[in-house]
Amino acid sequence: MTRTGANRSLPAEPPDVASTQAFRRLRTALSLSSLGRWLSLPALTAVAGVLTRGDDVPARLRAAGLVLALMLLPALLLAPAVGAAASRLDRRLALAVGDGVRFALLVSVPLVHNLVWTFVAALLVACVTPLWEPVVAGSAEAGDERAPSLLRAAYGTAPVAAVLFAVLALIGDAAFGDAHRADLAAYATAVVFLAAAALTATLPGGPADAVPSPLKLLVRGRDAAGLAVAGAALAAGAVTSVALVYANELGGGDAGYGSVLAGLAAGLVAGRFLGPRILGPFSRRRLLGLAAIATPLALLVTALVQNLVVVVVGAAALGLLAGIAWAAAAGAAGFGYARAAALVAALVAAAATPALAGVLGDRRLKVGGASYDLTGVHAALLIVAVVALVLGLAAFRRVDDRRGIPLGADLAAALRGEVYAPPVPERAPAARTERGVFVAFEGGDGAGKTTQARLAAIWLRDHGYDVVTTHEPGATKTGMRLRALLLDRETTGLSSRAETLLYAADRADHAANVIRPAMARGAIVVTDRYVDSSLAYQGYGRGQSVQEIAELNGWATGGLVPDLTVLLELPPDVALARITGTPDRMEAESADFHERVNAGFRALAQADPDRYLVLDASRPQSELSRAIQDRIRAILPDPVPAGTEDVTSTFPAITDV
Ligand SMILES: Nc1ncnc2c1ncn2[C@@H]1O[C@H](COP(=O)(O)OP(=O)(O)OP(=O)(O)O)[C@@H](O)[C@H]1O
Ligand SMILES: Cc1cn([C@H]2C[C@H](O)[C@@H](COP(=O)(O)O)O2)c(=O)[nH]c1=O
Repeated sequence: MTRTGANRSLPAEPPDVASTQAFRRLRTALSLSSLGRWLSLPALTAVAGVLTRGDDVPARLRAAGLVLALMLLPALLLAPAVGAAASRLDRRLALAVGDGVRFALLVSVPLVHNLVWTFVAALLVACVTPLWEPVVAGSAEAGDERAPSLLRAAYGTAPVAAVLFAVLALIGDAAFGDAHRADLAAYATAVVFLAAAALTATLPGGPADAVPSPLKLLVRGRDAAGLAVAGAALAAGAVTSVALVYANELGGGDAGYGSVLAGLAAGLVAGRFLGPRILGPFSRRRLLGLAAIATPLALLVTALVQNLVVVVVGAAALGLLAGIAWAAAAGAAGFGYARAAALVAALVAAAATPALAGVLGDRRLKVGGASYDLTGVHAALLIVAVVALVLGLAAFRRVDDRRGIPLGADLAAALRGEVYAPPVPERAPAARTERGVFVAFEGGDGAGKTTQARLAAIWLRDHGYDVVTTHEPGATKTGMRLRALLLDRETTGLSSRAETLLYAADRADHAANVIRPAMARGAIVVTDRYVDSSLAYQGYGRGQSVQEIAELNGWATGGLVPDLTVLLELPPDVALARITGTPDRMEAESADFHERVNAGFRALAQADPDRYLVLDASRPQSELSRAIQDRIRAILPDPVPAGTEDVTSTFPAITDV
């Protein structure tokens, strides 16, 4: 993922008092500038609405849609050019001048009172937005700890702006009459930009940063998460583009338009910042797919029920779901990528929905005895909802990483704060002909398996046993090649089924060439991972059928099941923090994935308690070794009581039986 210079420069400052104060000033300046940015959309749309108030509905729709499209366009197409031009300037100067120019533009719009100038001003106002991009998107991409605070400043102001606009529209209508009812909102927006410029001028200087091209991010990122967020953004963009005319048709006036935007923006912000937290451990990708399907359904309600209150509530629900989709997509595929996909879709919606509404026109439908007025706006929203629904359904199939796991049970478990683990299939071990003992160590990455497997082997060898230590994947020549393939991060796009088969192929080779021969001669085999890793990672983690993976591996190993499986349990964040070096392909999986893997191991252990020794892997290594030794001792063919060992300091070797 592209990281801009700002990602590194701004957040990396030491958290001393001076930089904390500078950061607060920057955040306040960003809040003001964002407030102006969000306020300028309804303000300029409302001016365009006033200037086209004598025209027919299609012309009014086109004007409102064009303002929205012009305000989205620069962020998508002109961002790198604006960034490059600004990089020759000082950052403080570029931002302060930018907001100063926006002040002048917003003052000029009511004074000039001309539709074409309103469009030009909308485009120029939006051209300044990319200057703030490295501060907001850059911090989010870099995972900077201050990013949530900056994101809240940038997007949390959207509902405030919409409510403020609704109030200004009410006052403007009462005080200035029909021809100038939108002027007050434009002047108020200008004042906000002036305040932002004044505050920005006090920020520390420094070189302005490059702005990554959203289109490049989109092409490079290519992930089904983009499709999901695009469907949701299409629905949100469609409502926004027709909201002014729609609210006026429903008798709400400009204040009604402000209320629809306030509902939408409040929902978006709530969904973006709170949504994923509500369902805690629920898979983010599954959540993304669900939100992508539910958002167009909210649009359907908004389009069908012709009542302003329902439209405001519908817009809020739509915003909430779209916000959840955005947050989940940003988590899955990166902030810049999700934002670029949303921008493209919103731009398409802004251009297409008003045009479609104009072409379709109003008609009266007769269903039985009842009649229903289907305006062009309703028909266009319905068509967009259907298109977005198709995108959502297609995206769900691709992003869902819990396929085969029932949705209801998965949701119910998430509401209880748990990860749903499907029931473990019965596995009857095949009759064994080998004489040795087979011990497996299992657990998440970094839990301490290798360490404990090694200590157990040393202890057993110290006592005279023939011990073979081994591991998966990669214990054989072929296995080493498979391991390289499986864990290399360059291995992209590997399907889950292929992954399962490759691990099973490694295991078949491992069982046939290492484990079984060693056991045939009576050795104790200690393996670092075995079948349960596939059940946990590919089954519970990837969401494939645990039953089918158990059957596949039963076939691959000839039904060879360990005599004892030691499960080392540790929360993934703690376990992964123990690992040094670059994470491999599996370690680099999401936190959700590792949570599901851990839940899977737990479910496997609960289903077969006699075979498992489950240990809290946060305990000291020596304590864990002792507990493991006690349990291994009990399954050795000729066990002796621990007390005997303590007295004699010796341990009998296994002899041929
Ligand atoms: N009980 C423990 N407490 C603290 N640190 C531990 C403990 N056991 C192992 N470690 C440390 O954690 C790191 C990971 O341990 P280890 O390699 O044994 O884990 P692992 O489960 O085999 O990891 P992987 O799945 O990546 O192979 C090592 O640096 C090790 O020294
Ligand atoms: C056997 C097996 C392993 N995995 C995963 C688990 C780990 O992330 C890696 C192996 O790395 P390690 O450092 O050797 O522990 O592969 C899996 O997904 N499925 C399996 O069957």
